[in-house]
Amino acid sequence: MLYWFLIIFLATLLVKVLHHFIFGNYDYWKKRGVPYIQPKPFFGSLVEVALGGAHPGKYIGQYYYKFNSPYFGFFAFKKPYLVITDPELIKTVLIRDFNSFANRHFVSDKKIDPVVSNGLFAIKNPVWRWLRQKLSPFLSLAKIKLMVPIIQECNDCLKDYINENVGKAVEVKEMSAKYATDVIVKCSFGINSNSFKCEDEFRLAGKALMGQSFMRSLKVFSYYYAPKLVKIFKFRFIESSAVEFIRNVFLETYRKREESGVNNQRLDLINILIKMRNEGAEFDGFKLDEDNLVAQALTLFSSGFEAAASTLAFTLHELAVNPDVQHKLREEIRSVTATDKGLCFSDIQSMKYLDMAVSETMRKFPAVSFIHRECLEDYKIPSTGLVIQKGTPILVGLYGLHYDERHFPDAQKYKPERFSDDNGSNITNCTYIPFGQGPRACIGQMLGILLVKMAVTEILRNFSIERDSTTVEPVLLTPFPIVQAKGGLPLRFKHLSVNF
Ligand code: HEM
Repeated sequence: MLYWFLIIFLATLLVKVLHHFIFGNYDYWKKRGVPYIQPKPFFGSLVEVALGGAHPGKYIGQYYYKFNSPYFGFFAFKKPYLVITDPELIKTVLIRDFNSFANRHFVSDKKIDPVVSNGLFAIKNPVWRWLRQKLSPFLSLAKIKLMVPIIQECNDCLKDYINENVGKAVEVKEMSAKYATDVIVKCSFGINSNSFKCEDEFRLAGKALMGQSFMRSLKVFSYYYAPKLVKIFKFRFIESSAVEFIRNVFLETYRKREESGVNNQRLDLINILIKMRNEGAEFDGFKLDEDNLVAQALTLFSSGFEAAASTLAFTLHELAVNPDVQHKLREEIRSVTATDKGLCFSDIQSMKYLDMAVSETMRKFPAVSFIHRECLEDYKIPSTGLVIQKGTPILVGLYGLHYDERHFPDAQKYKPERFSDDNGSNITNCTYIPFGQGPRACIGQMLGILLVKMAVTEILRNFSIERDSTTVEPVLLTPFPIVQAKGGLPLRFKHLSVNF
C-alpha cells in the first residue's frame, strides 16, 4: 500500500514539475484579466519570431487590432511581458511616471559585457540620469549647428559616389550606412572614416554590429527577451573585434587630443569626455575610466549610424516609388537653396515639406521597433487598476502604433501630408514616437534628422531617384530584430536634365 502511495506521489510530483517546466506561469495574464498572445509550450509567444519567421515589430504589431484593451501580454519563454497600446498610458509610462520605468529592459551585466553595460543605452538609473546630463552638451542644438560643415563634407563624398554609379543599380541601404558612418565618426571623434573610398574598418565594425547572421540575431533577441541565455552562454552584445577596433581608435585619438590640449571651440564627444575626466566626474561609484569612456563612444556610434542610415535609405526608396512626392520636394529644395553653395542649417530648417517627408518615412519605417522599459516598483495603472509587478518588461511597439488606422488612416500609404501644419496638429500625443518619448528618448535625434535631411537635399539637387527592375514595392521586412528590407533597397540615380 505504502509502495503504491509513494509511486503515485512521485508520479504526481513529476507531472507537476514537468508542467511547470513546459507551461511555467502561462496563466499569469489570464489571472489578471489581461488579454495575451497565446504561448506555445516552453518557448512562449514568440516562437515564430525566434525561428526567424516574422519581423518582431510587425508580429507584435498585428495584435494591436485583435485586443480591445489599453494593453496586452505575451510570454518570452516563461517571462510575462506587457505591451501598452493606449496613448494616454504610453504617456504615463514614458513621461508622467517615468521614475517608475526609468530603465530600459535590456541585459546590463558588467561581468558579461563591461563595455555595453556601461554605455548610456544600457546603464541603469540613477547613473544613467547623471551620465545623460553630462553627455547632452555634445548633441545640443548649438553643437549640431556647428556640425553642418562637417556633414557637408560627408555629403560631398556621397554625391561623388552617386556620380560614379549613375545609371547603375545602387544598394541604398549600404550607401546610406557608409554616409551615416562617416558623419557620426567625424562628428564624434573628428576622424575621417572615408567609407566610400575603401572598406574602412569603421564600416566593417558597423557591419559586425548590425549584421543579420543567425548568431547576431540570437544575441540581439536574447538581450531583450531571453536574459538567461545571455547569462548561460555569456553572450557579448557586440563582437569583440568591433569593440577592440573602436577601443583602439578612440583611445589613440583621445590621448593625442589630451596631449595637444582641449580646444573649447570644438566640443565633440572626445573633448566632452576629456573635460569630464579632468573634472574627476564620478557618480555613485561610476568613474570615467578607459572602459567607460570607450563604452560611451561605442554606444553613440552603434545607436546612431544604423538608425540614421535606415531612415535615409527608406526615404530614398519612398521618393523613388512616389515620383510626385519627389517632384514636390525637389521644387521646395529648388526654391530654398542656391545651386553653387553648400547647405546651411537655416535652409534645412525652413523646408517644411522635407520635414513632412522624413517624418512620414519614420512613421512607416521606424528604425527601432520597440521602446523598452522595465517596471521598477509595483505600479497600479490609474485608469484600470491593473498592478504591474516590479521587474515586468513593458513594450511600446512602434509598428503597431504607427500603423494604427484610428490615428493614421490608410496607414500602408506614404503620405507626407499627414504631417502638414493643418494635419500634424491633429496627431494624438504619443501615437507617433520614432525617437521614443520622455527623459530617455533618443539623445541623437537632432543629429540623426539633420544628417538625413542634408543627404536627401543634396541628392535631390543633383539627381533623380528611380526604381531599379529589382526594387521590391511594397517593402517586406526581414525577420531579424534590426529593421531591414528583404532583398535590400536597390535604386537607380540619374543626372537631372536641368541642374540647379
Ligand atoms: C533617424 C535617426 C535615429 C532614430 C530613428 C533613433 C531612434 C532611437 C530610439 C527609438 C531610441 C529609444 C528611445 C526610448 O527608449 O525612448 C533611441 C535611443 C538612443 N539613441 Fe537614437 N535614433 C536615431 C539617431 C541617433 C543618433 C545619430 C545617435 C547618436 C549620435 C543616437 C543615439 C542614441 C542613444 C545613445 C540612445 C539611448 C538614450 C538613453 O538611453 O538615454 N541615436 N534612438
